[in-house]
Amino acid sequence: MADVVRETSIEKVQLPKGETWSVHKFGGTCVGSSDRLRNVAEIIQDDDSERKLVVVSAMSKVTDMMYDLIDKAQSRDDSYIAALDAVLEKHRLTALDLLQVDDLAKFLSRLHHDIDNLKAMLHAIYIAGHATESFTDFVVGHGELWSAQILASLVRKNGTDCNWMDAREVLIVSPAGSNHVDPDYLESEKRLEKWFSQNPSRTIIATGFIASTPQNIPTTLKRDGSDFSAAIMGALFRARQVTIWTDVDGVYSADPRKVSEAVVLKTLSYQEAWEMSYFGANVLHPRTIIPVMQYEIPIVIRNIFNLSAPGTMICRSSVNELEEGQRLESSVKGFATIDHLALVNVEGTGMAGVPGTASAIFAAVKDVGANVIMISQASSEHSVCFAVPEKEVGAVAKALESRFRQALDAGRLSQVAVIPNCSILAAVGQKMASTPGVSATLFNALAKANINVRAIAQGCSEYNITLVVKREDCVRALRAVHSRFYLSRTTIAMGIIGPGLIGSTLLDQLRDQAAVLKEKFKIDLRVMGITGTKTMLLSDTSIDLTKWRELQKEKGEVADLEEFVRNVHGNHFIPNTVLVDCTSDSIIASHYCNWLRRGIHLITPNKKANSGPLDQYLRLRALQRKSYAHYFYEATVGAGLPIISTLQGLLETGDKILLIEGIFSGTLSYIFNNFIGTRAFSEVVVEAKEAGYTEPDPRDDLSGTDVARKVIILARESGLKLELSDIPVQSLVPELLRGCASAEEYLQQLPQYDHDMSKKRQDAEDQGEVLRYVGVVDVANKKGTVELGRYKKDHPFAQLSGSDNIIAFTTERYKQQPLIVRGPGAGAQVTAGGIFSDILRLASYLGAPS
Ligand SMILES: NC(=O)C1=CN([C@@H]2O[C@H](COP(=O)(O)OP(=O)(O)OC[C@H]3O[C@@H](n4cnc5c(N)ncnc54)[C@H](OP(=O)(O)O)[C@@H]3O)[C@@H](O)[C@H]2O)C=CC1
Ligand SMILES: N[C@@H](CC=O)C(=O)O
Ligand code: NA
Repeated sequence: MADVVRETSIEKVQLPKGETWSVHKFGGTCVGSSDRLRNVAEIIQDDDSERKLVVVSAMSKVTDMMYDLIDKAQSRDDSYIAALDAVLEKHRLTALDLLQVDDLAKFLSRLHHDIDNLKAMLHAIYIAGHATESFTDFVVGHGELWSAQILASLVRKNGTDCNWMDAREVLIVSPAGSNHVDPDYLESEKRLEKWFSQNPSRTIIATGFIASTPQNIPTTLKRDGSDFSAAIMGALFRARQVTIWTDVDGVYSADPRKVSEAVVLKTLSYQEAWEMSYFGANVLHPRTIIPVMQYEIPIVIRNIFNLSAPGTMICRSSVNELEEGQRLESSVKGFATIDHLALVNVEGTGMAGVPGTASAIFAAVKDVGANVIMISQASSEHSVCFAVPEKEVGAVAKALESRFRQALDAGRLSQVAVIPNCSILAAVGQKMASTPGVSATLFNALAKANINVRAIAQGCSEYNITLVVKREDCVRALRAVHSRFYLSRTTIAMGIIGPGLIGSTLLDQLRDQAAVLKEKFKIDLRVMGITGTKTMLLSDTSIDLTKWRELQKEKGEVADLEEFVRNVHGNHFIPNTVLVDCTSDSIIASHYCNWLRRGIHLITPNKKANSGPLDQYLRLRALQRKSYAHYFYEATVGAGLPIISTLQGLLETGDKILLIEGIFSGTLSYIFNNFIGTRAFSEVVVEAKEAGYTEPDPRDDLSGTDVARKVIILARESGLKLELSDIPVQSLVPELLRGCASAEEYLQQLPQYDHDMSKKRQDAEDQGEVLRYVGVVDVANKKGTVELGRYKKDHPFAQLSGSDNIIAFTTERYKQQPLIVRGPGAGAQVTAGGIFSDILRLASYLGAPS
């Protein structure tokens, strides 16, 4: 009985129902110690609902201890007495820790009284050597009686008006088969009204798990009983919400131990929760959902150890709601697996059109008590295939062989085959019912991961698609399908080739921006590999960019381009792959076609592919147009400046390019902007190199080759079919230094030629002119030139500073005044930034929100 009985106007109190009530359920771990009970009391007090009903389980392990008492007593093991003392001690110590004088005395007296009773009952069991079900139910239910009383006293101690409820006085249930009971709602409601009229409190702490039969015999609600108690109470009170407190953040889209990408679902419909729980997801047992479902009361699953997590709400329908971070079209809510299964395949021509075959098969299965988990039969009716737990398959096969002996001997049935080591993979989601293509996507993901499907079942409710796969493929299958539905389609596996000046700056920019991209634009960039000429660093998930340099030193392997690409692209769980070539190597460029053919996107600042042999270039561009793999190379001209995209924009919108001219070299721009008579030419060259403007070998800049490559790239982009050798180039590398073995040697010897360059500069200056290294694409005349020219000091080319590039497009539309792009055209940050914006362009082509 409740320990606080109100004297006032007992008979007049009506049971208030509806929105005012909020129901909470705390499982054993939530009330497993004094500290946890304090925490629970706080949560109850923090809920500002007008009325609260709190269902509690026994303190953790207590129910097991109680069952153990029965086992011991039944098997005449004296140690049940000591075990009962341990139960007493656990509750006594908790009460001493939490309760104060009067409440403590009252509770301890009740506890000792209960323990004495139990001792007597267990003694009777000990003598009889047997415990009836009702005896057992009576004994084990004490854990809830004690936890509810302790918690009620604690809440009251904290100043909240509160009664505890022995649910056996209220909840009436009838047995419904083994391990099931059916609540009697009418009778329970009547009793609840009576109980409430005697205990009209705003906060009630009720025992979970226990109830009474219609004959008032104590019983339990069986497995997951406390959740069921909470759901029934929620229904009886027509509560606004039932919160089930557990130790997980909610219901996950897949088992997070198997799928690291699994996310907590914000909402699930009752049906989805139902399906997920069947497949072993850590959700409520289906029967606990039924009571609240009829009144459309939401159930929220929350983590008591992580109050900041909002949990998962199970409610009427989540069909129209969009999950945050989930793809709009994501129609599958969750994936689950069941292991240790075997398939049984009964096959034969004699089955088709013979009524009763299925019934005979499943009758034989039933006779051996096996549980059929999935059934599939094609309409040709030549075979029936079903899954049973592996441990039951031997008996099932034997029963079928014996039942169909005659048909097997006569050849009407060809076989009863057992396929062991199977697992079920189920996809669950209410929206699947109305979304074409879900199963196509599912099977496509499995096919890509090279997983064979042994059997398939989908009911016409379409809430789940069940597949049978080989046991050893199961986790891989789960990950493959989960990533297909759950990873944003702009999740991109990246491989960075060449972590030199530009590559490493890009990696640092990616590191700094990754979180923003993921959060704001749903772009999830994962660097799966970084390779130089000697060392490569690989990862299965993604490299931690805050310490990629250290990791490269610690975990770097010998570089192997094929293996590198296989690692970055071979990951079946990430929908897209991009390789970013930050080398200046033509051998790397020679792989582009092959990579595009494999569906790998490419981004590069390396000019070698677009300025290399014409036939190779044309093949690459043709392949790019044919394939769905993208190839972006903005940083090959003008670094981060929008040169390529501007030109492509003009061409794609139908403008006609007449002339492109300008200063295309950041290095040469810097050199001639700063070679003003104050320093030697060679000194300024070294400055340009140190500033990161030059090519890995600065002779590529000084020779004019780098500018010629850019001229070729723009010329080809404009439709001219030119080779690099078609461009006359005026080299600034003295003849004798062209054969130097290294860039260092060249730079060392360069000062010998300073005088020649000083003279050129002075001659120009004497005429009021400056030296500028200029490239021209003369589209009208189908040619290109690269030369050192002299310009008047008021010419736009003379107005530049730093590493500025200036590029003027004269076109049909921009004929009077050219379209001019100007700004720093070399340097690590601007170049890496240009590559980065190509990566984001790729993401937006792949569907990232703008
Ligand atoms: N600097 C700038 O302003 C601009 C540069 N660019 C282009 O950016 C690219 C990179 O330049 P930058 O960073 O200065 O050059 P670096 O010399 O600093 O770096 C090149 C990187 O490429 C690696 N590498 C070379 N060959 C291979 C190969 N076969 N396999 C794997 N890795 C390889 C090198 O590895 P390892 O260290 O092992 O030798 C090194 O890490 C060049 O193509 C350049 O033209 C484009 C626009 C502007
Ligand atoms: N070395 C190049 C870098 C950009 O392409 C230059 O100086 O412009
Ligand atoms: Na550019």
